[in-house]
Amino acid sequence: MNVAIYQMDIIPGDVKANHERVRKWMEHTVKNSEYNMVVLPEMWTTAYTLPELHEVADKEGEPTTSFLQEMARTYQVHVIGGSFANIVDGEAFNTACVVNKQGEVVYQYDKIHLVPMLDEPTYLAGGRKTAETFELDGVKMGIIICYDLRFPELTRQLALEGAEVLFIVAEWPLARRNHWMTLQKARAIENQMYVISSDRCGSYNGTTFSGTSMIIDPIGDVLAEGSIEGEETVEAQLDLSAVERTRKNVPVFESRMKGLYKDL
Ligand SMILES: NC(=O)CCC(=O)C(=O)O
Repeated sequence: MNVAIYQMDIIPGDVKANHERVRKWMEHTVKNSEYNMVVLPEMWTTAYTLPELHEVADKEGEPTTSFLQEMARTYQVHVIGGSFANIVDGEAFNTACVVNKQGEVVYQYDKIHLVPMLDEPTYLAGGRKTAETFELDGVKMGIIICYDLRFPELTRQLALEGAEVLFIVAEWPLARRNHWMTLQKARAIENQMYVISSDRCGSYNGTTFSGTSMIIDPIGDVLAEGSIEGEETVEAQLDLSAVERTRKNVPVFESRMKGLYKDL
């Protein structure tokens, strides 16, 4: 499985212009490549233009869902479509969307942990359903959004449901880059799964973001890592047999003491 992450900068509040940036990247980087899967960051259509979201965001998933479907079909890749601001019944959600290479939406998830440090709870509604696994090419995977990374129980739940790959889409501030990198490695190691993250780069409204999109294998080794500054493609090839091998060598899931944990 060959993965390419688009560590992109985002034009604030301009959905059309950001679609065009992604289209250009697909045309230059993904067309005629060996990639099976591409990954975009969090809120990549608007950035955190929170006070304007009701004017600029998608309505009922459009136009971004159709755009992602077009990209998947045209370039014959699975698209982990990051997340985008999405108004449904008057409420704005931070919605992740996964489209397979046939152009079918296989999974959607509204971010459940809204981040107080970026003022999300003032402007967005939290998702009302927990994250679930989805399948691409017969492999179970999960996706979480940025601040969700701080809640290990969410990723553990996905791993217990069989996820072998975790995607994290983010706009993670540079000020907490140490947390970003350490928590991703922890999630990979404790759940013995691949972790693939796409974080935006650049700055908006006084916040500079971390970049540092990562691909980490199930023993916690970093296979690829983006820089802090600047747009780039971060890529790696995944050997999915490493998940089973790792879980056999260090049988964490068999050693769990299910009856001895409190339901916190
Ligand atoms: N976009 C986010 O959820 C940012 C999360 C963050 O800043 C943090 O967890 O720290």
